[in-house]
Amino acid sequence: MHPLLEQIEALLAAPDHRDHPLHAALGQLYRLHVDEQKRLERLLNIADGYQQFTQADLANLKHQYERQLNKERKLSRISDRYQQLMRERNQALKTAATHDPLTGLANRRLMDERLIQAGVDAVRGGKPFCVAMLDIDHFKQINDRYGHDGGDRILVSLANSLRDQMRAGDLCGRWGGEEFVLLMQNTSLEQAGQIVARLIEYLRNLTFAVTDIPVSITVSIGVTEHSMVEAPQDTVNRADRVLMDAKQEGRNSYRLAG
Ligand SMILES: Nc1nc2c(ncn2[C@@H]2O[C@H](COP(=O)(O)OP(=O)(O)OP(=O)(O)O)[C@@H](O)[C@H]2O)c(=O)[nH]1
Repeated sequence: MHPLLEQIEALLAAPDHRDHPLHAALGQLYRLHVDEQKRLERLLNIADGYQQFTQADLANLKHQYERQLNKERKLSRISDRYQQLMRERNQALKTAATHDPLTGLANRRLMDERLIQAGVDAVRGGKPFCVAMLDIDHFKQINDRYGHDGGDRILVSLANSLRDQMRAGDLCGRWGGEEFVLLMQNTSLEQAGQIVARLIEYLRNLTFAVTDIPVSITVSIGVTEHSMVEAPQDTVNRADRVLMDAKQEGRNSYRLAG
């Protein structure tokens, strides 16, 4: 106890001062002080308890917040991976819709689109383009001799050779079966003739590895130039007709249609 309070208590208890005019007032003041002191202590106790409670609450909230944050980070990582997967799926679907699965070349659908576009560009820019239809000679015999898988291997190797041999800007697609289409933009019939002549010569000297057997093939090609007044499909049909001529006239050669 504070010394002053001890002194006041002693004064209030002393019989000598009981009749003093300030005795009653001092007594009241003393009790008032003691009450206030107790009230203050109670309040301090409550405040301490509240502070402890708040700290515990805060720690709990922080823990919950971190858990939530971790969950969201995890979700965001999953969502990134999912989006990446969807992008890859979309790309794969797009490629599957426009490319031949065996050779990876443009398929007929994409070639049709490119031919239509080439027709529009030719009319707009006044630049000619040529179409060549290429067909492997006696491919049925190759399949019969080396099996369907062997035939497939030759189709893939031929597609790679065509890709390598064509100029940048030319487009090569698989039209179906053992038939390929070449789109040569800004190219006259004369230039196209030179290109396919070189190609036939190149393929004639090439051997394809089917298992461990080197196999040679020959091809026949029909080439024609697009005319401004026709639809690209008519150009393709004409190239196909002269391809048939090349086949009938002995194969392993090309024919031009003006
Ligand atoms: N391995 C394989 N063979 C195919 C594929 N598509 C078509 N063929 C085969 O290609 C052959 C084409 O035969 P034909 O149309 O008679 O023509 P060809 O034997 O090449 O004879 P010409 O064209 O007259 O020189 C058939 O035996 C088809 O089965 C393919 O994706 N893979």
